[in-house]
Amino acid sequence: MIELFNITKKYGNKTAINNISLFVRSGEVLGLLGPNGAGKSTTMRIIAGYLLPTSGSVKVAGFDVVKEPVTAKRHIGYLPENPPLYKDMTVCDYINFAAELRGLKGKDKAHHVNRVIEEVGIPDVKKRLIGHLSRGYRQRVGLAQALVANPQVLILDEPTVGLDPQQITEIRQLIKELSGKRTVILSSHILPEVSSLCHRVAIINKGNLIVENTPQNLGKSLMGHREIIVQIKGPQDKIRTALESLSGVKNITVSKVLKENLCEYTVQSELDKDIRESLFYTMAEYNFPILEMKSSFMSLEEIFLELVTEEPTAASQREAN
Ligand SMILES: Nc1ncnc2c1ncn2[C@@H]1O[C@H](COP(=O)(O)OP(=O)(O)OP(=O)(O)O)[C@@H](O)[C@H]1O
Repeated sequence: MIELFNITKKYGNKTAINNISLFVRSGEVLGLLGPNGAGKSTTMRIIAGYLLPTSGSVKVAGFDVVKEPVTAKRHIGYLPENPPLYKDMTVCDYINFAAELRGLKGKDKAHHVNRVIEEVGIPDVKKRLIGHLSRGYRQRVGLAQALVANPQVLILDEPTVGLDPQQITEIRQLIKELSGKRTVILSSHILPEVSSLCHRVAIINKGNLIVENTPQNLGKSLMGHREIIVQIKGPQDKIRTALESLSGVKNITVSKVLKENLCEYTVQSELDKDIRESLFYTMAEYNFPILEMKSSFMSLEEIFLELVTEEPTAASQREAN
């Protein structure tokens, strides 16, 4: 649904995005994660057709955003980081205006305006001036203008920036509801936001795409092994021997002693070996009850730090000392 082929964007001599290729399938939510200045907004603007790439091409719903901008943009709803809201207009007038800009007229326009007002939850404030609304409601109005022509693709640049915690929760919930029917790409520098909303994550840093995968797979591949945390009742030494007998197990540590004869074990195994079933049957054979078992992944925060934090150079260390 969204296809980026080798996109590079230069501002003068500065390369803001360097040869990025990305694919977002229909119905998928992709999170673009990166620190300030990574190139997130530039990427979003290029996909939305608001900025031309220096090289490379972008397709949305099969249409080239540079060569067929009008058709491509019919499929795109874009919420910029600072949506241009006219504070002296009422919500209703503004959304009607946004609908007209997208070529909607007459009954069709009225239908879409009413639909989107319901969809983003703003019927109660539709007669109010935008300037009198809270930031959370203004963001909903921004979403409404992006959605008024019922696009298949939604591009959201830092959709929760500047909102208070309550508003953040509400807007995230709204994005979840909206994303069910659409393909969404959203940018954020907030890790829990990306992991809670997105199927896949693309981490960019200094204009380069560092990695792209599901949050779970990113964790697995970076850890270099699988990890299971399991609470087992029984004598520690015998449990350890039983765990060691499982094929693929690389390392066992007792991570917590919960009671006498009840410990939590962290069991590392080879990346391609899922030992959960054999662990279960082995413990059942020995009569050691498993009280809890879960897979452990690297948190997105750990992944992010691992990928975007650079090793300090000798020069920067000397400077710090
Ligand atoms: N119009 C411009 N002219 C020159 N340089 C620019 C321009 N817009 C962005 N840049 C530079 O390009 C790089 C990427 O900027 P971009 O706004 O895409 O990053 P970002 O990841 O969205 O950051 P933030 O989270 O701070 O918005 C930055 O170094 C920025 O200073």
